[in-house]
Amino acid sequence: ASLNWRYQGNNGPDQWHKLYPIANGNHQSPIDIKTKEVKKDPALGHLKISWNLSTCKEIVNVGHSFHVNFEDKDNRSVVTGGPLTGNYRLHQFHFHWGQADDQGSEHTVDGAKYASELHLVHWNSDKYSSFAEASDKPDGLSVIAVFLKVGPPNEHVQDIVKALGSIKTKGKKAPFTNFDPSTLLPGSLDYWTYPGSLTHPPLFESVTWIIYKEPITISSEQLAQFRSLILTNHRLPQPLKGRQVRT
Ligand SMILES: NS(=O)(=O)/N=C1/NCCO1
Ligand SMILES: [Zn+2]
Repeated sequence: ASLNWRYQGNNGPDQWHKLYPIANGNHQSPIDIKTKEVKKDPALGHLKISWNLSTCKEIVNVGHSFHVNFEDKDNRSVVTGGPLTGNYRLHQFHFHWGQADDQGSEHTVDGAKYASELHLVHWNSDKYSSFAEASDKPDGLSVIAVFLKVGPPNEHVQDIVKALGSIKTKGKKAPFTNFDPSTLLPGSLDYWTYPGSLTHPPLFESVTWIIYKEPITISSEQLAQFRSLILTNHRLPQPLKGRQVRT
């Protein structure tokens, strides 16, 4: 059911627990990453990313955000390694942003907010047969997050911004093909990882978060184009409840 939760006003984040009690759970996301408390784990290897641009399919206005959806009927676009066991298949990516450039990311670093945050959503295709089946399992999902700071226009984000004109209203979709999401990754592949949740309803605690330390850039004008679709769509940091962030 497309239950009516929102980011502002009456059904905003502080009310989500009424329909989704897990909102007050012990593994909620996002979190504030306190870098002094992060634990170095030598067992954590590099992430192995092999995304195939042939799997990029369409861009959709989902009301509270826009998604770039990927064909995920085979293992053409997968991530493995790092904290992950087995293959996780790329399902979609989307962004979060705020109503002004001084906020908008979901995760924060020592209390600092970035202007936006990219989420590349993957599901465990070794154990489950679809995103939907994997979405509420503890080892079901992995989301790769990249921070965006305000700076020069990002030529790859511009390809996405140009497509927003054709999905101005909720439910609208348009073809969006041959986009390579690896153009949105930073130079350094250092990351933080911790066990968490989806950051909006249904808020399932099924996500292995992998957050790159180095941000990429986005311009103020490109952010304004995001806002022309949806004003703001970021949840504030949630209690860590004893979880360990590793690097
Ligand atoms: N912001 S998030 O945690 O990636 N949330 C979702 N929900 C569906 C897919 O990703
Ligand atoms: Zn997200």
